[in-house]
Amino acid sequence: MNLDEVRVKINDINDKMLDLFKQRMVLSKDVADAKRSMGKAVYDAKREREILDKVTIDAGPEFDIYARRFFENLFSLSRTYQAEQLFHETEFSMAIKKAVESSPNLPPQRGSVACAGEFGCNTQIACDKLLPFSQILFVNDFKAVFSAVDQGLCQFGVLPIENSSNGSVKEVYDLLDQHDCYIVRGTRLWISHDLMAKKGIKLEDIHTIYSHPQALGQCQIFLNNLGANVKLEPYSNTAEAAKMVSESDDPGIAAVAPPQCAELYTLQTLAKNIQNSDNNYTRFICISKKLAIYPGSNKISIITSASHTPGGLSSLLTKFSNVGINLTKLESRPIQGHNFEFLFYLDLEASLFDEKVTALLSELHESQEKFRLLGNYPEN
Ligand SMILES: C=C(O[C@@H]1C=C(C(=O)O)C=C[C@H]1O)C(=O)O
Repeated sequence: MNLDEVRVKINDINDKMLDLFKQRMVLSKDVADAKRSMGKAVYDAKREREILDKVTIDAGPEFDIYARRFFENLFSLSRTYQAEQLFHETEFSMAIKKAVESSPNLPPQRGSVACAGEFGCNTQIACDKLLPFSQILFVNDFKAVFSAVDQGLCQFGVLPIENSSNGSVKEVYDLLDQHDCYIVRGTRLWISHDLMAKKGIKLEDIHTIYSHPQALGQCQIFLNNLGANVKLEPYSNTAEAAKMVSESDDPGIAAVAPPQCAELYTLQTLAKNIQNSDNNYTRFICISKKLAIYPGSNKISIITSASHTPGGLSSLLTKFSNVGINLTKLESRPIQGHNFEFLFYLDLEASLFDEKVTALLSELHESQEKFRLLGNYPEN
């Protein structure tokens, strides 16, 4: 048989399979209706297992794995369709509806906000962009930001979550799981770093440079070129390092900090834009104790578990591709007290104003061992 002849046969099979697929989906809807009247869940693990075991044997050794995977994918599509058909008000969907209805049309511009750091740090710039008329409370670390929001000391908290060259801020991911807070806004900032010291000091006079480890990491090439005689010391925050340099009696120390810190702390800039790459962006999130979903919310963040079996993560991801949702982030963090078991953090390009998305997340909320909506928010 030549290529054209084989393709004619394949096309013929495709037509038959499509027809059978449609018939199967219609029956799947009938099953969904029956389940609705019986108050049963969509997923029936026993039934799926029976079919999988049967097709594995019937397919024979040459195709058994392929046949099994083929049916697993078919079940996933069938379940997505059933969940859509069965969609009904759940505790989860009602909480979403309530959040949408009670959120104002525009995100807030003012409020009290907790930020980790000191005046002039990048988080403050992010905060000014997100909430231009807010009152900022500077606290010591990320944990204190979550505590301030959790305990109602501040309405909001602004935190870095991911950098384009240094990756995820893992501590913030873990804190998101540990606290009952929601992401209500997001923004992206271009980050640049300058080297600054006391006035009248030259680059050759510097023996130690202080900054946050993320900033030292982002400027590694420039800093390493200064030679082995210059020590690099981690500090709690970039702006705090600049402040410390200005208050210190030691003239031979410098800080890597955002450009505005030179003026704020009466320092002089010894070198500008010393970051390894100009493609240096950080994503910041704004957290709140209350779930708020503003119109134009285009990003969803969730935490979920996947079954610890072959294909567990893949079947979770298939649920999103089944309804055409693009994933912009997948982060895994170890579950404390479990050996090599992970929680997955996902960012989705989607909105809970779309009923299909609410149906899918409601289904995940019911079917996954762990599921938490972190927020549906605008990011710009
Ligand atoms: C169709 C059903 O619902 C789900 C989908 C299945 C399928 O597509 O074959 C099987 C079991 C269920 O998880 C059913 O229960 O029969």
